[in-house]
Amino acid sequence: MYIQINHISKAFQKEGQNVLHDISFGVQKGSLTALLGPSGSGKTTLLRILAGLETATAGSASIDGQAIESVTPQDRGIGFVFQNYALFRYLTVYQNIAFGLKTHHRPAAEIKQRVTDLLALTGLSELANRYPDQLSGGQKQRAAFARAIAPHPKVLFLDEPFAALDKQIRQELRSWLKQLIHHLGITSIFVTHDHEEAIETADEIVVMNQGRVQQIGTPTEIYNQPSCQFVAEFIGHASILTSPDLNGFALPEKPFTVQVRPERVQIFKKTGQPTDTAHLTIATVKDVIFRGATMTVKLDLNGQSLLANRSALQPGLVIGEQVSILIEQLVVFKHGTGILEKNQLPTTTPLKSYAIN
Ligand SMILES: Nc1ncnc2c1ncn2[C@@H]1O[C@H](COP(=O)(O)OP(=O)(O)OP(=O)(O)O)[C@@H](O)[C@H]1O
Repeated sequence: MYIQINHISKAFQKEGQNVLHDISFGVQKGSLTALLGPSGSGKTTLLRILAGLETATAGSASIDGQAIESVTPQDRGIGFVFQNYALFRYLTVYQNIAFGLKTHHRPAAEIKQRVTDLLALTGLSELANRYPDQLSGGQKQRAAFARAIAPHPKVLFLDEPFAALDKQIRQELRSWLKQLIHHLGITSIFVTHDHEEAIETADEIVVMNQGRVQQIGTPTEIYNQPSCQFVAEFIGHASILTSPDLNGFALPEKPFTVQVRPERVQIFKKTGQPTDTAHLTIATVKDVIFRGATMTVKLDLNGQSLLANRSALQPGLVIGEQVSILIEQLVVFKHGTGILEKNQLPTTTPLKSYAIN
């Protein structure tokens, strides 16, 4: 692994409580990894330890085979991008990007070429002579990115890089950054508390809570197969139900918990539709929220709330109406671990044939 973290723990004061507990994982060369977790889960502390800005109480880490403590911070080859841009206010975009190269005493011609290339790569050529105050948030963040990668760092660390931007710019910048990082092949770790951001951007996600790693996996794995209840509740929109009676599944003995994604719930109006009681469950419509192309339907299932997505093109639902629901799949939690279960529909009854109303 290009970045390897072995059993890192951290307490800020002597005999103080650990804010990181025995963290171990690896990051592959050229990949983009998200450290995802709620506020206070230890993401920034871990990133600062890797950058040499903080020391671990126990454990070790290496970048490209070199133990981080064996190299001085300025020789580690780390680029950093922060949430608040941290551009130098009294330097132009050009001078900001050139800054790291100058401190590395690179020849003037090389600096000029590199900055010109990076201005083009980040779409800032026209703005080279502007000062940070004369840029939009997205432009500032692109300049910060160019400045961080200018000295050819081995790794790039980004701490909440999109947090100060509004939603649309954030989304644009995410896919821009993802493409650019893959194009450049620079191994990167970014910190975020936004699950959508991690899912859309990262190759691999490390989910953290209270200083511990909860799950490591690709966005698809983390989304579809949460390994513990914390991940099930933290990642994406889902309903968490306690010991529900659901047809179509071999559920364990009560008590247990299930996580159901709203896109895995199909709703059938009962009129004219024979109810398959082996695989469908009865529920009551509590609310219908119009969201444009889709609707979010809040269902009551024996006193528990279940969310379902429904296309706005499907027949409307009335509040209080009884419906049949088909849950295609869910994750069952018993004794702390999660298991993905599919509805036991006979293979001769493809899901599509249910999806007609
Ligand atoms: N210098 C410090 N001294 C003492 N405690 C600290 C220090 N820095 C961080 N902490 C504590 O360590 C824990 C983890 O903080 P950290 O900033 O790493 O979390 P985070 O997941 O990055 O949170 P956020 O998303 O809010 O930035 C918190 O409880 C925080 O109060």
